[in-house]
Amino acid sequence: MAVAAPGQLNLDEAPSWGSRSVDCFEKLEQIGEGTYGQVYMAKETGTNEIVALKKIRMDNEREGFPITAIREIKILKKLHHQNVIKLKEIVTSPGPERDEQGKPIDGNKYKGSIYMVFEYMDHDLTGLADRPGMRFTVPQIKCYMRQLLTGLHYCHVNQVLHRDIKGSNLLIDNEGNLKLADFGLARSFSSDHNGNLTNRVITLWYRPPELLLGSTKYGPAVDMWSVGCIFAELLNGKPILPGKNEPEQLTKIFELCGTPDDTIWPGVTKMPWYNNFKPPRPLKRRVKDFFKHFDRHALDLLEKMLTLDPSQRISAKDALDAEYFWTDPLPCDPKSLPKYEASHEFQTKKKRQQQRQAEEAAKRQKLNHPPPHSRLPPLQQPGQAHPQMRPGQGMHNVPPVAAGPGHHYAKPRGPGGPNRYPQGGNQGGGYNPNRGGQGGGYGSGPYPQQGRGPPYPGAAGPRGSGGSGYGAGGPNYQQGGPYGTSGPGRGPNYSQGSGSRNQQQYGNWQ
Ligand SMILES: Nc1ncnc2c1ncn2[C@@H]1O[C@H](COP(=O)(O)OP(=O)(O)OP(=O)(O)O)[C@@H](O)[C@H]1O
Repeated sequence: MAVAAPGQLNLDEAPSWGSRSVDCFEKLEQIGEGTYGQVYMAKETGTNEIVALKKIRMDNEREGFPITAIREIKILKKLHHQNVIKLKEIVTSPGPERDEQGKPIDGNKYKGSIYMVFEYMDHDLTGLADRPGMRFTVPQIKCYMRQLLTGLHYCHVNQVLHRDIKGSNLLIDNEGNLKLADFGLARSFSSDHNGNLTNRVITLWYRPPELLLGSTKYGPAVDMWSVGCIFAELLNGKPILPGKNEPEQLTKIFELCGTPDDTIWPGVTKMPWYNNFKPPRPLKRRVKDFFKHFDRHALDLLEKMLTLDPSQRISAKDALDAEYFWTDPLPCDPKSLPKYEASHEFQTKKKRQQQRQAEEAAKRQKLNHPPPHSRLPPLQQPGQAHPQMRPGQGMHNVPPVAAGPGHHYAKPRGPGGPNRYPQGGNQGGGYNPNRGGQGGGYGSGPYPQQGRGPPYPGAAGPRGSGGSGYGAGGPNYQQGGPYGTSGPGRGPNYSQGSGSRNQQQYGNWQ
């Protein structure tokens, strides 16, 4: 199928979109559960190609076809870049929606479902980072960051704001390619920034100060703040600004980046919510103190990304030219990266939950059926005095048990949470459920040439040579089995017939 020039509508593709049935695909397993529907790994039965199918949730009849899906389809149809997820087609399922038991769901009687078909990606960044013992190397972090910035630069030049940059929306395949996904909150912008935009976008931990202070006129700098948070998270091993709510998010930002005034951020005191959130006393910027273990070039780039004033924040293009990407160890060639068993946030969360449940069940079992004593205690004889017990001393001389959870898991982050975050460092849910926003036309533009060529080292690559990842662990290469040994992957190993385990588990498409 012909591919249109960047930014142009692919008219060759248009007539077939939406004309095929979802029955052309065999459902393999669920890999994601988003605000707007489930995501499944599936196989196209004719070609055996593995794809990802995102079901568009149509629960709310009154609102009709969801605006987020319209926006995502509209924008993705026009973006064609190696670091942006490819939307291949839209497919439909006829007839009423049915539940897991096959009964039609009330209120959806006459509706079929609509699915977006994407190229399949083996991991999302959050799922990958949460693999037990996972440690990214410096060349690997540089490689991911470089691809993230390249994809985002392409979006920004084509006047698209992503507005939900976070780990679970950065997809990675086993060739080491990183692609931006989930354009449900994306929208086009014009460089004159005249219209008012909603400020209730971007997941809270990655939301920039201008949105938290009520700005409705903003641009690509909002995505660059999120990129700064991801960058620091990759180097730090845990999220850097895990606020529980909007005021706490701003407080955390000010504790790290200092309190803004009109000198460092002209006009900040006039922002809609500045007075509501003004901290009681001025705080100094402490990015360098907080992250003094980062290397000098990483810290320099991070400072520029986490600049409070959006007009002074570094752009994606300038970030790609930063010394960080041009000094040793250089970003590695994506292809030189190790292949990991598939890891999506949805699955890593589920596995952790199952493990936790199994541990709790084992604990309960132990309490209900304590192991038999090898020696029975002597029976109290009538008339025998009770042994003396000092205050605080139990019958079995067990030391007092500290209050708190009996297991060792870290507190979940938002809806479930990664266990790579040390206890205490994690502040509970920060997920912003207020996804919404506005529609809007799409402005296209040419994809710019990079000034410098790819800074890859030689073919030998720095795999294993660029120093181990940050944090306590050693190099990550040995962790996780090689691709294909125990996890799902592309290829013909999904060619079971219609009675496969996954089919039985998930039933047919609805
Ligand atoms: N093309 C794909 N290949 C593999 N996995 C995918 C793909 N697209 C999405 N996923 C998985 O599904 C998850 C949810 O997808 P997506 O973010 O697009 O849905 P959403 O409903 O918008 O979710 P959210 O509410 O979390 O933003 C992703 O984090 C990822 O793990």
